[in-house]
Amino acid sequence: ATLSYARYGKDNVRLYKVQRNEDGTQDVTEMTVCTLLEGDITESWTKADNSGIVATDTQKQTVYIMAKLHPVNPPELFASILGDHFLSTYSHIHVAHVSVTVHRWTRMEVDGKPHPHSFMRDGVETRVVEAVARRSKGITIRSGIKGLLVLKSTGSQFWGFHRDEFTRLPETWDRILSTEVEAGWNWRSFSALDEVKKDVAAFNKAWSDARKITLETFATENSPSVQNTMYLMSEQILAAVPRVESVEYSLPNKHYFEIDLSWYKGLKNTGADAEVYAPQSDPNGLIQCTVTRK
Ligand SMILES: O=c1[nH]c(=O)c2nn[nH]c2[nH]1
Repeated sequence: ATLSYARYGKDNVRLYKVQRNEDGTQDVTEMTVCTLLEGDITESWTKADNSGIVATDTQKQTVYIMAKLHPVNPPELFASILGDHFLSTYSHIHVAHVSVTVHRWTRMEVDGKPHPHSFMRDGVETRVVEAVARRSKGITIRSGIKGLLVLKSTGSQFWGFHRDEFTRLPETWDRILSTEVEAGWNWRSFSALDEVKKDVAAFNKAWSDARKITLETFATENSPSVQNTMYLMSEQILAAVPRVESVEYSLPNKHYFEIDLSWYKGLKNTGADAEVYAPQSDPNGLIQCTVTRK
């Protein structure tokens, strides 16, 4: 038998880091990290030879040490530092996959002023990064947003789609649109950690641009379909971030069904009279795309 795929590491390594600033304010970062290594370690699978294994616990300890010794923000930099560390420390490791999920701690406002050290979890939305460091091949980075729940009560249409004997869905020029945004953008690969450090300012700008573009396009577009709206978002992100080579979206269409209440004294609650709807947990539409530069 042949080992055709082999990588191992520690998943769900959670860490929190506080930054105590000169002006008395404090900043916090909470993230979940996964490291997965590849290299000349197939004999730990095939021959029970553990001599080449950098234990997953060692990988976990390394994450904590690197978080103490280096910046954890932007997450793209921290993930690249970790990936670079594993390759430069272990000559028999040739690929390091590092994913980082940053959880939201948004600074509280108290009496109209940002509070120096109090934060709130305003949503399950996360900022995500996947970095892959390959020996003498540089570092590829994919950044993204996950779990950003949005809804609009109108300004969404869906008509003109193919109809045949299997089609029941009525056309609509006014519907609820709700989705949970999963967006990603792939950076042109970095030759080494130094190049990531040089471009470090681009990462936070890209994330805030992508988030703003997503929210504002979702809100302002009178969407003819999920497909078209996500394409418009992607085009704008490519225009805003020169170093990004492609943008990906995966958007579930979380349906809200009208409820016919006419059985109750002829109560009108469908079409233009619809006010009470049944949110559907499943099934959901799922619309995905990757958009690259011309
Ligand atoms: O925006 C939409 N795209 C679709 O492909 C689809 N199919 N059913 N409803 C839909 N809404």
